[in-house]
Amino acid sequence: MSDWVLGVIGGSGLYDIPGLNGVWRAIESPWGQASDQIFDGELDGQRVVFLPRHGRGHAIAPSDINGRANIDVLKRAGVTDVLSISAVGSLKAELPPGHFVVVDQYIDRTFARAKSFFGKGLVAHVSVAHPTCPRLRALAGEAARRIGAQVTEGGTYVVMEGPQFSTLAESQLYRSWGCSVIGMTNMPEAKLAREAELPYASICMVTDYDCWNEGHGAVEVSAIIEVMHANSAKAKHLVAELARAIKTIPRTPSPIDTCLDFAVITEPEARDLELVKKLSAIAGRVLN
Ligand SMILES: CSC[C@H]1O[C@H](OP(=O)(O)O)[C@H](O)[C@@H]1O
Ligand SMILES: Nc1ncnc2[nH]cnc12
Repeated sequence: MSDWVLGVIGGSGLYDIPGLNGVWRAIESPWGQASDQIFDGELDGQRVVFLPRHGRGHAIAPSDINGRANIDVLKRAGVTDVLSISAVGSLKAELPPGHFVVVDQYIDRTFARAKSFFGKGLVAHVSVAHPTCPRLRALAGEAARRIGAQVTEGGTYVVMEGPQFSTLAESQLYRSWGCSVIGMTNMPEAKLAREAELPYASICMVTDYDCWNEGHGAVEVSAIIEVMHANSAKAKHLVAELARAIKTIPRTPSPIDTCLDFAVITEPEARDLELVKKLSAIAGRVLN
């Protein structure tokens, strides 16, 4: 049996993975309600755990996603690595709708979300200088190429609070910063995955040109849904391809697996025991 357990967080348009044999099951989390049950399944002998980010039926808005519970339930399910699949707006002419981008960096402009598992009574600081896992990125990029997607490896995803789309001035500002794509969901998800010692990568499917491109109208959900429908089959195919690939290679340790080793700064006697308990799945490795 493979030593990888691939967690897949499906974004807009991705609420199931056909061909994944398994069951929906609820996992309780001390961090509250996850977006949905997890679908715990197997694809050609590779375990894959799927979680729809906005819930089945897409009833959860970006600011209301409980990122801590989502990452906690994936960790409790035994996931070793997390692949996010997201719809994004393009901030570059050379990244047209339909294109896939394996982002490697983020600018986090969100402000109304719980961003850490740690806090009063248990303070920890992890590095997110490199917020995505190079190994998982490379595997995801390779899988995207193998299924025939147009894919760009690398790029910065600016994460906005939403739910409204950007103003023209904002869109132009993000372009001047050199950002490649824009979305509302990958933060704090990527930071929380790092705190949970889970390597994280994100495949972004371009659905629109946001509002900066004069040759295209400003983004609307109807246009996003249209592109998403065309893309979601590809995304599902990509997950199957990735599962097939990781099954054949041993999962060697990643430095991300142990990134909490030097992150906790609160002395044992000053720790809030309730918070320590809450952190059992996320940080039990270094707290017990
Ligand atoms: C339905 S368009 C806007 C919505 O789609 C993206 O979410 P996800 O990353 O889960 O695909 C975007 O960030 C917005 O939340
Ligand atoms: N233009 C856009 N802005 C923010 N989130 C998006 N998701 C898809 N397109 C988007």
